[in-house]
Amino acid sequence: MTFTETSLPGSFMIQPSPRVDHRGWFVRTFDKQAFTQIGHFDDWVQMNHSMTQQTGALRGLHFQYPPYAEVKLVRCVAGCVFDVIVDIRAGSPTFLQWFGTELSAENGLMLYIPKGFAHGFQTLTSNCQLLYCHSNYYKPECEGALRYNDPQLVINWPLPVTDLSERDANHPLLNDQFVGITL
Ligand SMILES: Cc1cn([C@H]2C[C@H](O)[C@@H](COP(=O)(O)OP(=O)(O)O[C@H]3O[C@@H](C)C(=O)[C@@H](O)[C@H]3O)O2)c(=O)[nH]c1=O
Repeated sequence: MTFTETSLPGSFMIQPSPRVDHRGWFVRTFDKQAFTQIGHFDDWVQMNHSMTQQTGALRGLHFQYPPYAEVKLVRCVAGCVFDVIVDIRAGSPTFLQWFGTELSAENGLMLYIPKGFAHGFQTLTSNCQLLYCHSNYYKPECEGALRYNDPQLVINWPLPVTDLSERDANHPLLNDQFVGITL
């Protein structure tokens, strides 16, 4: 697998290397030893899988506050999504900058999202499925979120938004009080 750091230090695009034969392919999507080269030493404690029906639907931008801040490894296993992360690490030189990339079942790319990032995605096809590994447990009391269309972020979502949860539509906008997460 090949690790490429994004414009937001600590986050990586990961291109697994499928072994192809007459039957199809086999691919390793996580290797504890290989991941140490990007500074990953946590264990995964949860795996989640979501399906999103409509093209243009959006989920995010979500994170958890310490002590439940978490690393996520995201992979699209059906369809294609525009996946976005936002750096919310207090004092980071790239604080509140975002990075986006297409993840699809076809390109097989994965995104490694360290602690201190918000994450969301917009579907570019119908019936998209995402698989996540998480380094921490789901703690609703520790959930935080940014508004997908926050004017301070100016995220270039590729499509008009066709579906959004009520919760995601109503996250508070950023203000001077938000100084990010101290890990
Ligand atoms: C995230 C999560 C949700 N749930 C429940 C809460 C709710 O009833 C239902 C759907 O939750 P949500 O609306 O938060 O699902 P969703 O909007 O898909 O949340 C996900 O969004 C993307 C962008 C992420 O980065 C993920 O980590 C996760 O936050 O599932 C869990 O039981 N465990 C979990 O880990």
